[in-house]
Amino acid sequence: MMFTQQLKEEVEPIIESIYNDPFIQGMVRGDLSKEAVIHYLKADHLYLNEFAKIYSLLIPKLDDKEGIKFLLEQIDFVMNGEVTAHYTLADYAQVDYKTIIKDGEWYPTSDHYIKHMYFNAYRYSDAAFTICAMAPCPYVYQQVALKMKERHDFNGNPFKDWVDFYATEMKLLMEHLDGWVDEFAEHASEAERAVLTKNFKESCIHEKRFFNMAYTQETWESVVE
Ligand SMILES: Cc1ncc(CN)c(N)n1
Repeated sequence: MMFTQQLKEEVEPIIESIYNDPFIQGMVRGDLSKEAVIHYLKADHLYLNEFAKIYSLLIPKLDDKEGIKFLLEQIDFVMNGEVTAHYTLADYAQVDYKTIIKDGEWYPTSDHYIKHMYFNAYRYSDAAFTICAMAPCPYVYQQVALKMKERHDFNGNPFKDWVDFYATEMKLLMEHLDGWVDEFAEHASEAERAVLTKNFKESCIHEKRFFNMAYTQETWESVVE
């Protein structure tokens, strides 16, 4: 079995639990609180900006021209393409998107997640370590969206476009990310493979916490209350 396939099987229970968490279930019912959506957008706008910058840190770690070109396209996609999914959420919240993101915020959970990725980008010279920390970003959303679509009819649901976007748009990216990780894993030591696994799993857990952060309206003050 390919290394990334093994990783994906190991995190399946985490993804199922994200699907069952209140943020996603609120989307399934179409009654997620507008406050949760706004909180999510404030954090996610900043998260995606940093995510794009982390792609740029991978460029010096790659040798193949095609790979570098793909990363540059992904920077554009994160900065300009994924905003489509954000607009769907802002429309639901009935607040102007630019107004929401004007005061974006780093909450404890989103702050921790992004620093997990930066740490790996600066700590390890091979891109695979950072990619394992980044891959749950597209992978978790793709899998959650596929579960949503398989289990429910989204016609008439205000989140339909969000679900369709993540169910379809992550495929090519996952193929590239899996390819890089599998290639490195083939000749990696046991200790290195353990770090790759840990990074991937931790980011899946960060994804779960990110949705819950928005649902519970987390702030720096609320975590010490
Ligand atoms: C936190 C987070 N994780 C994943 C995605 C989907 N790229 C996102 N927009 N935000």
